[in-house]
Amino acid sequence: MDGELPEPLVIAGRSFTSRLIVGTGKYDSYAQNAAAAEAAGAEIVTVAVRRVNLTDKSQPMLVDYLSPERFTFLPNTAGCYTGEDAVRTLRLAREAGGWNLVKLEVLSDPKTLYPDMIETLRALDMLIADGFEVMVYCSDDPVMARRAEEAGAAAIMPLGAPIGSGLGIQNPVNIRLIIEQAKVPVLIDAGVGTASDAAIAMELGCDAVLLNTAIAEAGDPIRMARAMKHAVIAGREAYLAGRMQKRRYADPSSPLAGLI
Ligand SMILES: CC(=O)[C@@H](O)[C@H](O)COP(=O)(O)O
Repeated sequence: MDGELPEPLVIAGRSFTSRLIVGTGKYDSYAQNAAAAEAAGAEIVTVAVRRVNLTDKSQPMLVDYLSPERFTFLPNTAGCYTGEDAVRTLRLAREAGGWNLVKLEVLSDPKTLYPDMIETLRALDMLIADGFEVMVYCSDDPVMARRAEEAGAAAIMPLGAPIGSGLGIQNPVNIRLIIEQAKVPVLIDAGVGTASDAAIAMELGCDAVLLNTAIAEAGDPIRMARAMKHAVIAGREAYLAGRMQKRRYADPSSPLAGLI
């Protein structure tokens, strides 16, 4: 069972085997990006439609390296700071590629790239009314996550830490609260720095992990992509297996009962 999990990840009625979504930014080349996405075993790749070349055939194009037949493209609104901007960007993406399943992120400021949840929820309403299926990048606030779900989000994606920070999961207590209440998939999106962060997200009960920088900026991106794939699988398996109870004191590994 290499790279395969027993039960699929279902988002907006679509089934996926892999629980790791990877990005398409910050790589040295599209070729390296494609090799990393393969090594990660990813089936979904996020695409910053404002930054990635999807239409200019005179320049290298993402689709020449990452085939839309092999990967589900998840257009995102990276770089958008207002609801209107985000909605416009995703409408253009839908016109260009027919993509209806999208990632909404509306940012508050360039220093933190923290989600502006008021603008996010406003944009979400507009997108749902327009027939989009929306995966929502959100703060790790259970109230905001619930609002996004109530508004019709197809998945809730709280940040583990600021985008590109690699700080790991900063607020596991809130992430667990978000998971407990959610009826749609919960994905950690942003802030993963290394494989153990991805495993922790999955052990908390997240349905999947979305990351970019940890692979793209690793010394060896392909090897890190492989590590992330295994970490997500290991974390999911550990979550499903059920963690042992922690004890304050030692408990011998070889039981003493029946000893002569
Ligand atoms: C790729 C993408 O959608 C990013 O906006 C995402 O939030 C990833 O963040 P990291 O680069 O911190 O993994």
